[in-house]
Amino acid sequence: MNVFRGLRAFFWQDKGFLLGAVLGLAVATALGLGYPLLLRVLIDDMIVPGEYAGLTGLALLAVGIIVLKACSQYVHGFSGGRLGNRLAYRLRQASYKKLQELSFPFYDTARTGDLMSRLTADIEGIRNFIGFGFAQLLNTAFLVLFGFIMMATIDWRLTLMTMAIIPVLGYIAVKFELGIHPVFRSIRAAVSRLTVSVQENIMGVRTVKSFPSEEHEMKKFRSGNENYRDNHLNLASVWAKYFPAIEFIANASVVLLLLVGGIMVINKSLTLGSLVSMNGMLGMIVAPLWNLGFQINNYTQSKAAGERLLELLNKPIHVKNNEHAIVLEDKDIRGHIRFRDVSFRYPNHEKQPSALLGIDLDAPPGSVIGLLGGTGSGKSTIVQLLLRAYDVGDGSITLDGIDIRDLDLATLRRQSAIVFQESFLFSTTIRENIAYGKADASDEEIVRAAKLAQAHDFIMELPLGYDTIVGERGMGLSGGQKQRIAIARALLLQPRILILDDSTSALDMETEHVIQQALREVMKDRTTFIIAHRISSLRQADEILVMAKGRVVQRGKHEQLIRQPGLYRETYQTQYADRPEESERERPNGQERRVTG
Ligand SMILES: Nc1ncnc2c1ncn2[C@@H]1O[C@H](COP(=O)(O)OP(=O)(O)OP(=O)(O)O)[C@@H](O)[C@H]1O
Repeated sequence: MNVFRGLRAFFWQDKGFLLGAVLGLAVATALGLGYPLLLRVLIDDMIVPGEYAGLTGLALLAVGIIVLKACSQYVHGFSGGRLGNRLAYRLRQASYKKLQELSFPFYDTARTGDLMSRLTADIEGIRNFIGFGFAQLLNTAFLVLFGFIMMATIDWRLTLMTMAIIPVLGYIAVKFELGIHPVFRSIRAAVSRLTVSVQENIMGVRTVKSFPSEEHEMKKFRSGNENYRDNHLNLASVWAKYFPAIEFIANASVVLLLLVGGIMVINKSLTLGSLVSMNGMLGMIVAPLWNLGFQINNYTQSKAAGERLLELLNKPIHVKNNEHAIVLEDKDIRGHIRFRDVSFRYPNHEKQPSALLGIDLDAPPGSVIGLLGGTGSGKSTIVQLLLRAYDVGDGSITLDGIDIRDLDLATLRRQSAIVFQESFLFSTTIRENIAYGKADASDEEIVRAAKLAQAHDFIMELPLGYDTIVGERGMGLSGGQKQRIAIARALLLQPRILILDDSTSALDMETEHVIQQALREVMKDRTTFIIAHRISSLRQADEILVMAKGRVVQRGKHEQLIRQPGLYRETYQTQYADRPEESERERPNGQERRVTG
């Protein structure tokens, strides 16, 4: 029950509905037990003595019971429905909110399909049990209790004899619960693995088809599917043993009642009406006991679902505001970034070498910092730390002199806009995609940002212009077009700090150059970080950091760096190998020239 205690915050505020669901069912059950009593009166007091005077009254009483029972059932259904659905709504909201709060270390290892199944199937399992299953389980207990009391008032010895079977049924039910719980856990895990396979297959369909790996994917899916099937077969064999056992025992108690009760009626120590009435009551008690397995099944499923959901809801948030986080007005932020002796190792990757080691960097407002280096050298990590996707290991990062760990996260991130190499577009219009970080942006602002990002012209060529819906993950647009929309999205924010993480890689040099010219105007007095593999993207930077294995191995301006032996010059020479005249012109204090592709 710990799981349900953990979920209490989500349903306890609706305890009125919980009470309604439980009481409604309890009253309906108690009234249902009234029928056999009426039957007893009918047989013993009317049919046997031939006294039919009270028959109309009895019939009216039966109608009254039926009406009341129907009303109670309505209260149960209404309250259970309200309770379950309101609980499910709250759980969905809380889980989604948690997904917004969880930081990058969580998403580094999270699997989309698994999260999807927690937010859908698991919540459904909990809704079913807390809305209805719980009341039904309690109802079974009520039935046994009320039925026992009523039967005992008729003949307690016969009652004890027949009801002695109940503990045996309870024992089997508990054994069943213990056996079935791990099976359900495995089934849930298998469902989640299958969902992950399907989801990854759809997301990566281009890779799958172009390699062509359909057979391999089928093999992977088959093993997950087999695992799912085997778990269900396992479940079926637990069920198969349970049903005959429970049916045998339940029927044995009826046989015992008829045998002993029959003898008692013949001996006149029990009236016929009492035996019929007790038989009716026993039938009513035994019927839900057969279902006890289903109810326990419902309970275990929802317990397993609750465990998985609570696991998500209780996940630690690695990066969050500290208690006295400093909130700054946008206008008070200048955008002066400093890294002091920053080292960092990715969480959960303790065995890997540090991603960054002893990084120092000073980026005054308005400066452009370039980052160049081989793949995996730590460039993206620098900007991830700057946005506090992760907290630094050693050293510190400051914004306008304030350690970013002391800054309010929203203050920091609102003033920093990043464009990634892989641009993510939402399934909505281009207009909304550009205005993603600033929902109240005017059309003029959106168009201006798109023009600066060199996106306006191609957008106007689309059939619906800015109202064109870009499909899931922006399919239908080229990589360069998507990048330009992502750049426009960042520029619209007019951030103090702009980060371009290899975000012009899909553009031709001409377009890239035009965008950079535009950026220089927009980013005056703002701070820009440009990560690039192309020297042409960095030559205007105020300082270029050349990275290797998490360290800065060279730093300076383009003109200084091409004169020094080292990685930068090697990269430069490689990239301009087919244009010796370009590199020649660079060397002697010559005017810089843009290289167009
Ligand atoms: N989320 C992560 N979890 C664990 N390790 C990571 C993660 N992201 C990057 N790394 C590791 O950190 C190191 C630096 O990676 P980073 O992404 O900063 O390199 P990069 O210079 O930006 O590379 P690229 O040019 O290929 O984008 C690499 O060894 C990489 O494997």
